[in-house]
Amino acid sequence: MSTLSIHNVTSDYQGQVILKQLDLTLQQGEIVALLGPSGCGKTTLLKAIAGLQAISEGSISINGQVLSGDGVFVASEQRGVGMIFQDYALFPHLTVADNILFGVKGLNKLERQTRLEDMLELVKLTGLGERYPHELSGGQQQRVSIARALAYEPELMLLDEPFSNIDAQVRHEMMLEIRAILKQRNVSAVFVTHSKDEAFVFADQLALFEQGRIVQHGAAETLYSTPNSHYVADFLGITNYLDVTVTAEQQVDSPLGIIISTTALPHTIGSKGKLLLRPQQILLQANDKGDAKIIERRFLGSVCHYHVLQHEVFLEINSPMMNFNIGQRVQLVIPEHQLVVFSE
Ligand SMILES: Nc1ncnc2c1ncn2[C@@H]1O[C@H](COP(=O)(O)OP(=O)(O)OP(=O)(O)O)[C@@H](O)[C@H]1O
Repeated sequence: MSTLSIHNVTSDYQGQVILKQLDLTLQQGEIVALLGPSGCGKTTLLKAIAGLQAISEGSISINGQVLSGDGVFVASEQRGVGMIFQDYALFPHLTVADNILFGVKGLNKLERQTRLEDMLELVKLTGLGERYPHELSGGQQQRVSIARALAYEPELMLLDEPFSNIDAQVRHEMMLEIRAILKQRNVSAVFVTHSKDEAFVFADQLALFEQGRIVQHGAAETLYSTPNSHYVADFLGITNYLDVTVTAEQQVDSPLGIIISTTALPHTIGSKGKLLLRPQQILLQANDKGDAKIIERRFLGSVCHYHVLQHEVFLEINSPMMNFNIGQRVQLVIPEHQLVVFSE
């Protein structure tokens, strides 16, 4: 049974429709990132799941039990969801221990102590239970907020941009740590972010939003390599588009010559479209008589990012080969892969 099921959910603020007929399911232990630009409705959906925002159509269920919709509205505190926000929201006048145990009910003294020690160990803060929030680093405070959210054993964890206030250097490590904690406990999670890089690191699945709708949902690799629109393609990374004509079931003709697809194209022969090429899908070969020329070069550490011009076609290419110089002539090669062509 799926943990979270969102079916045909619509929600509005004073008559302005914000979420439009959303569908989303999340399996036990799975982490989904709600990804999209500012104002597209990510936080509104998170609040609707938490019971902090009403829905006007559809339903939200956890483990088959309807929480919102069909005339039902279960109060936020009875939904079994944990929440972690950007600003940690710790109580400054309570110790770490009291913060963590704040929402835990129905345990005796010994059980509470055991729960606390488990949580402190899980978030690697053993021995710091008597400190106050101001005596901890930002990263440690965020870990207290995670321990607090996990302490009452939620079915589902909701995270709203929890890493935005964390220093870039520790952010990556912290994302992996929290992901490992959720996976270890088999807790499902919904994670709001506007950063594709955070979504790639933290989530199993992406749900990409555009103006209150989920336009594509699936594994990060699937959305990156086979996006269903320009919008999804552009949001997830640098894109090049070539004008092409489909000349066979697995072949297109382009300004760079014939390009072969490893899978059948869903287009009629003779139709025109735009071929999507990611910067690493174009290979550079040194060739004094090549048709293309390097016009810009940026060193990025593990790869070089080149701007290349072939006749009138401008391309952005990432290559592990660092030794091409501005002005140098090169040959472009596009190895066979699953081609994505958007119809015109
Ligand atoms: N309390 C509110 N009253 C009226 N409109 C609101 C309210 N909260 C949000 N909105 C509007 O709803 C839309 C979606 O907001 P939401 O916060 O869900 O977006 P978001 O994708 O999470 O954006 P961000 O990444 O900036 O947090 C926006 O147009 C916003 O102005």
